[in-house]
Amino acid sequence: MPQLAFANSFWETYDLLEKQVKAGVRKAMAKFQQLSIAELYADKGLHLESVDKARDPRMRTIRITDFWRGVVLAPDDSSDIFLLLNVVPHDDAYSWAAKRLYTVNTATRGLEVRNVVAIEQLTPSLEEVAAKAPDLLFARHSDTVLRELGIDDQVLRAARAIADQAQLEAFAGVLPEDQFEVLQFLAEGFTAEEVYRDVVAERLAATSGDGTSDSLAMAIVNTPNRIKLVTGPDELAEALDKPFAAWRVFLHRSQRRVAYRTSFSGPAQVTGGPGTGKTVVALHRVKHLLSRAPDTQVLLSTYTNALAGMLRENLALLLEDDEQLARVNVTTVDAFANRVVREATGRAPSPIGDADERQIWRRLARRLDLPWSEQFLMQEFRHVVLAQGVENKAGYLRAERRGRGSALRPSQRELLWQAMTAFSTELAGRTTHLLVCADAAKLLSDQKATQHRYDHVVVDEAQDLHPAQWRVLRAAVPEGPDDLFITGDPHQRIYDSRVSLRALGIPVTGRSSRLRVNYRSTAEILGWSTGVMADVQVSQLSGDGDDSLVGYRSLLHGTRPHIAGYPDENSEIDAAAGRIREWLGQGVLPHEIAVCTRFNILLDKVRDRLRAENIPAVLVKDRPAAGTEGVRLATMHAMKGLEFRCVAIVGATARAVPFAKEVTPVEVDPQQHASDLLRERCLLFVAGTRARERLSVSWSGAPSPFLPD
Ligand SMILES: Nc1ncnc2c1ncn2[C@@H]1O[C@H](COP(=O)(O)OP(=O)(O)OP(=O)(O)O)[C@@H](O)[C@H]1O
Repeated sequence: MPQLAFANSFWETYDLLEKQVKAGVRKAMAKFQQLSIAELYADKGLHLESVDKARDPRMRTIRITDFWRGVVLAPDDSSDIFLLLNVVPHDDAYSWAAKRLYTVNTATRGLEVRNVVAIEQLTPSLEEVAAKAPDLLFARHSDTVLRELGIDDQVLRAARAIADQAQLEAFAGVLPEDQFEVLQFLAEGFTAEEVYRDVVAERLAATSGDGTSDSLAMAIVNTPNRIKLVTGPDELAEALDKPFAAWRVFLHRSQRRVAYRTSFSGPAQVTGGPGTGKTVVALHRVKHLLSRAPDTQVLLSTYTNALAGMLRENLALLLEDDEQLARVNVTTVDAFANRVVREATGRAPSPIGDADERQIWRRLARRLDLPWSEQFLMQEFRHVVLAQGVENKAGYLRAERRGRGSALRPSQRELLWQAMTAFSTELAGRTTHLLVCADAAKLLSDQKATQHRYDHVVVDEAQDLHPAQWRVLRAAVPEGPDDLFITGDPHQRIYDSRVSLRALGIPVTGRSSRLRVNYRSTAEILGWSTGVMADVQVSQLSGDGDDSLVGYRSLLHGTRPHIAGYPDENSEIDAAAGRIREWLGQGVLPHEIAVCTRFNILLDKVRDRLRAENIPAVLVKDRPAAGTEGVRLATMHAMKGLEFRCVAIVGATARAVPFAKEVTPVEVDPQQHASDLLRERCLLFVAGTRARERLSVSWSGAPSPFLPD
């Protein structure tokens, strides 16, 4: 009996196929598990036939329905694995198949595909331009070095004609995958040795053959990051039935390397720009940790309830059974802390929100006639008192005020401490989320809440956690190997938290890795979004210097973001509604579109406008179920962690981003001023990077100074 494998090119479109076509795929695939190779070729219903003028002689098509055909790579050696490459409308199937050539990479031994016709067309015209170009992109690497990295003759000729990164990007989706990745890394300035170590050696480590066999089957087995081999009817049924997303199977090697590393000797950290699959890695790490022992308990934390809900759904898809799922607590840190305190004390804390807290500080400033604003007092409480767990006056008088740019005399500190104690009195039995965290951390450390201790803690969206929240997580797991696994992106810090993991007893040095490939957005959307963050410095979570987006890239291409200013708000909302109509007209579903603003007021106006046009719209903060029809409306803060095919950022004006009220005046505290401005900039970055295919950014009047040129 032959075996069956599926390439990622198939999974990318499988979910979008209509039911009846999917049923056809299932029926056709079942035959590959029931018939011998000779019977397959003879089967009338399957109609397995070769492709006229195919560049790859192994290319075949099969009948899926009257209008759809599957494209299959059939073994022409003695091996027996058939590889399903794509399911395409009848008329397109032959041209799709004819242009593509599958080869085995000489260095990584993985199976790669190229659009051989496109390379032949692109290369000569580039060579003409290259003859006159002053510099060529790969001039400093010899042919020998490039060949050692797996570059073959055809790709070498193309590479020698490439003058800059834009020309290289034109080959995305055209050049063989591993070779293209090698060239991208080299183009970004990585040395040949680094590329060999991070790309070739990593890939080789995942191969199982001894390198002596060149069979198609061996190449398929050696390409686990792009090809899924299905071994039996049950596995086939499950793969085709469960709503499939590529992230469940095809981890990039940089993702797999950390997610499935047997063990880390202590806390480990994964960083990376938006859309690089940090959440995906966190989920796979949970799977790995659960599979190590039958009774392992894992705490998986994220920032908002909405994100916790999404993590739970995705984990259910990834894990093998409900028993595993029951061993994971997916929650936010605040909800976890609340539960710890509730169960240990028998009383449920009900924390006040930021607005109420601010009001208390305002009252105190007036009552005690303090020379500081409510904002300053609240920040001093959060960034010094709560951040360092200061409990008494002596502690406050000697506390370091790192990150606070206003020096305080001892007498001023005395006065401030009075305000801090008055704050507790003003709370009058009420509390704040961070105070609940401080209580929970203490209960956990004092062994008074042992039922809330876990074997492992996995933290997603780590960049926005406050030190008091980190203490809860630190105390929820005993120190040791694989205690904490942390994913986050300092460039997406949109709340006012600053941490040094090292200072919190969570050292990640030597156990940090970075993801660089963005799976979500097109290169055009990334280009615009990273422009927002150009030339700004962002500190790492670990407390060890600055984070960087070097090497961050997307393999996808699409249209450029639509960026436009309007004379007034009404005409801007008109234009946004027009853009949404255009996207809907192109077949995008309402829930695949998001509109995002800095403030709720403008969001409401957009909602009214859409509803007046009979376009359904729902607020993300109302947590609509995944299938609810309606364009999603969210503030920039509420967009954290989400993604949509199309995103319209409306109201990117100079008055809204940055929002002056949220920015400490420079004369009050220059460091806080800079950090507030950075946070506002990050908000725009987060908003832009939620878009997968289309991004539109608009404003009325003066544009935000953070918009890239
Ligand atoms: N190996 C993969 N193969 C296919 N798709 C992937 C892979 N890894 C991630 N993705 C997809 O890329 C998108 C972004 O992934 P994810 O949300 O994990 O990124 P992230 O780094 O956590 O993003 P952000 O920081 O912006 O929230 C998701 O749609 C995810 O399914």
